[in-house]
Amino acid sequence: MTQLEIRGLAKRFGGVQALNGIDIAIDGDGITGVIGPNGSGKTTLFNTIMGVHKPTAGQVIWDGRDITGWPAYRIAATGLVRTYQQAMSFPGISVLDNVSIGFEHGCDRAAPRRWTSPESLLGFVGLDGRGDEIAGSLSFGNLRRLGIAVALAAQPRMLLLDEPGAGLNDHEALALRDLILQFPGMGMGVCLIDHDMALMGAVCSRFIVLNFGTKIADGTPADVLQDRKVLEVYLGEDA
Ligand SMILES: Nc1ncnc2c1ncn2[C@@H]1O[C@H](COP(=O)(O)OP(=O)(O)OP(=O)(O)O)[C@@H](O)[C@H]1O
Repeated sequence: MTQLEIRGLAKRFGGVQALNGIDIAIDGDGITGVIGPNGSGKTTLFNTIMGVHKPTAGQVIWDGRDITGWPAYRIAATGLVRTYQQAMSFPGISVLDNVSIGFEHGCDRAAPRRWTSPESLLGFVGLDGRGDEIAGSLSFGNLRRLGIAVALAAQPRMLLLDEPGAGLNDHEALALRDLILQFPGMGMGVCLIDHDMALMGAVCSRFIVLNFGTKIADGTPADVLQDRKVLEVYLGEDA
């Protein structure tokens, strides 16, 4: 069932048309990948859905409600939550406190709790025993895990992941893959952006391709990766 619907979404920054009338319907139980070359509008799509940018035109419908332009904290409280390319934790406080803040204050109160405590959530993302460490002292890979834990603390029903695999080593990328694959079974739809096509191919059942702010393909990974327009964008016109 469609849970998140984007209708004619457009965003212009001065002379740059970053999104050009995008229509997307996303079910609440799958993993959808958004791909496209640098600057094609992927992050702007997430930012405009989540109220970081006001759209120039169009609507964002979540669970049947028009949430266009709502602030991110208000959207998160309804169960639609995102992560950022840069880990957005509070670096000066402990790992546990970072997660506890979301656990106590940022969550969808109507949603069933998947974790009984912040500690059990840290264990789930692979940060067992690291709760007392200062967030800013974590390695890059563990900071990424913390970013996901903070998002999960809000008990999302849909998670938007912005380049969760960027900068991870092979071992960390595999752990991330295994983590993401668990989300649909926990009642969480996932929409993710990443340039790591091994990760995307392993987790996504659907690819949406953007180019210059326009959706140029939408379908199964196998179909999309054979699409002529997609091949042209990635490999050039001779493809
Ligand atoms: N805050 C902003 N102000 C002005 N222009 C912006 C802003 N954010 C994005 N843009 C422009 O909008 C276009 C789309 O950028 P966006 O970051 O959404 O692309 P992307 O597909 O996420 O790229 P990447 O894969 O490199 O992260 C680019 O031309 C970018 O320069």
